[in-house]
Amino acid sequence: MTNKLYDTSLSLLTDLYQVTMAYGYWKSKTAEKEAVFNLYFRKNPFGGGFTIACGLANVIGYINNFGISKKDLRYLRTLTGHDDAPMFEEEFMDYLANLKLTCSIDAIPEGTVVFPNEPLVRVRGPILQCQLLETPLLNLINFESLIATKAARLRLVAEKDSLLEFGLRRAQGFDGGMTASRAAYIGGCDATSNVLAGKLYDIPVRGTHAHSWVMSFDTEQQAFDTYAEMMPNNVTLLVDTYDTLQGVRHAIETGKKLVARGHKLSGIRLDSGDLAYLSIEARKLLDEAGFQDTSIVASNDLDETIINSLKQQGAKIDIWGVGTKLVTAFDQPALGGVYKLAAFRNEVSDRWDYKMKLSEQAIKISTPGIQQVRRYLDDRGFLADMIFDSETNELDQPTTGKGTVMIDPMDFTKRRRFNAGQPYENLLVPIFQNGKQVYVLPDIHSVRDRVQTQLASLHPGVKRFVNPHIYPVGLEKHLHELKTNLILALRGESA
Ligand SMILES: Nc1ncnc2c1ncn2[C@@H]1O[C@H](COP(=O)(O)OP(=O)(O)OP(=O)(O)O)[C@@H](O)[C@H]1O
Ligand SMILES: O=P(O)(O)OC[C@H]1O[C@H](OP(=O)(O)OP(=O)(O)O)[C@H](O)[C@@H]1O
Ligand SMILES: O=C(O)c1cccnc1
Repeated sequence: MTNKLYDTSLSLLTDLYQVTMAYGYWKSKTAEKEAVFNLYFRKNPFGGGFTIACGLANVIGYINNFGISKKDLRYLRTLTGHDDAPMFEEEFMDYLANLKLTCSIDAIPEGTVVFPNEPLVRVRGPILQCQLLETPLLNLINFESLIATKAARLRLVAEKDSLLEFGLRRAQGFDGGMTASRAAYIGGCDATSNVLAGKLYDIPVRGTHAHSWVMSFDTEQQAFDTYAEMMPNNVTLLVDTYDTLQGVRHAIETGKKLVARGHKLSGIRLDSGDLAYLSIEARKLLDEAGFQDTSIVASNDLDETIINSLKQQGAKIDIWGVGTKLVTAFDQPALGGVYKLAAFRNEVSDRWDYKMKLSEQAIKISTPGIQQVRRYLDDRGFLADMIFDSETNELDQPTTGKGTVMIDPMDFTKRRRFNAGQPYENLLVPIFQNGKQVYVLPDIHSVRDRVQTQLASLHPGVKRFVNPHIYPVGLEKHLHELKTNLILALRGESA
């Protein structure tokens, strides 16, 4: 999908250090060694209790279109070191020219509610290839998951009201605007003002008109009447160019003419001032004039906090237009997703060497393993998520009757036991096997529906905005032990 926007190879859309490391792996003859990387984030955005996974469709498009072109190689040949000699030797250029991705990728489907430390994407394959994918995967998953989460929060406060995404003009460049429109729709918006997103992603498009339309006429009444004459089946009038309540009266006059012609006044839009007061007054004027079905749209730097407040003030707003603060994720402009090496094939023993990064900060210590996430549930919803290593235990085998113990990674004394019969779902599903796509992408509308069914299975406390309840995510006992032993070994202590 991202590829649809650009008439160029995106294979160099990575950090230089990925290419220099790739060169290093190739030159030291370790390029083909099998590795496993996990992509995960450490903290839910916006101080919230959940995140919506998004961006996988673009990852799939990126990988399917991967291929280093002649023009890419021509550019790489121009790169030099401090001695002005070429950075990469010609034989490496030949290697890159013939490089085909053969990785196996498992991921959590878009629209799933996810939590810190869970692998959203797991990449397994030749280390050189895994490495080249790090930056584009993070770029795609971090941003779209952030925006889908923002939209999901807006949807929670907007409840059954319509939610329109108006952000393109304030977005971070063309691609930021496009991916934001897609993720905002998935997260819960009903439509976008972004016409290209409508065309490419099959998102409904909606809109009203700008102040410039009104300003281009001698009077507001003329502006409204002309707009209604031209498009009688789609009339939502922006009433705040001069005096908002006077604007509503003008819109009502236009509405009467529309009704006389067998049409209706779909809506009015408020874009400034006290939106609670003005919407209540506008509603009264519209109702008194018989326009009970005319919707009130509001915009102007809205976000979930303001919408919540406006609702509590009794604002009579039916449709919320949200731009800047949605598509720029204004209060937290990045999700800090990371991509960490978690296992490396030992060529002598042909077994996995488990890998992890240490840190003084516990939150930054990575977890080793070929990770899978098991979500335990009951008829009321999700209970807890357990991360386990899918290769070193029998959890993936048919239930053995033993049950499982999950350990809180921040406090090993906190444990939960799940009986063997406890229903669960494994969240990561195969996306690519040896470079071949095996996953059938759901359409964007079912991904959007998935977000809502997922949120419905989440305890209300986890969805609370202020000090949300922390959803339990833990490590399966064997993985916890493996991690503990590895930390001790790396610190030079024995278990
Ligand atoms: N009743 C309300 N309660 C809480 N926030 C509100 C209310 N009405 C409007 N807002 C929000 O307050 C913020 C600032 O509104 P302000 O009145 O300064 O904007 P404005 O009327 O558009 O000003 P300007 O005319 O300078 O553009 C906006 O984010 C707007 O959505
Ligand atoms: O406030 P946001 O959440 O970012 O929503 C988008 C904003 O973009 C438009 O304003 P702008 O002043 O750009 O143009 P206009 O003349 O159409 O109001 C619109 O009126 C909204 O206020
Ligand atoms: O259609 C609208 O009302 C609209 C579109 C983009 C930005 N603000 C408003």
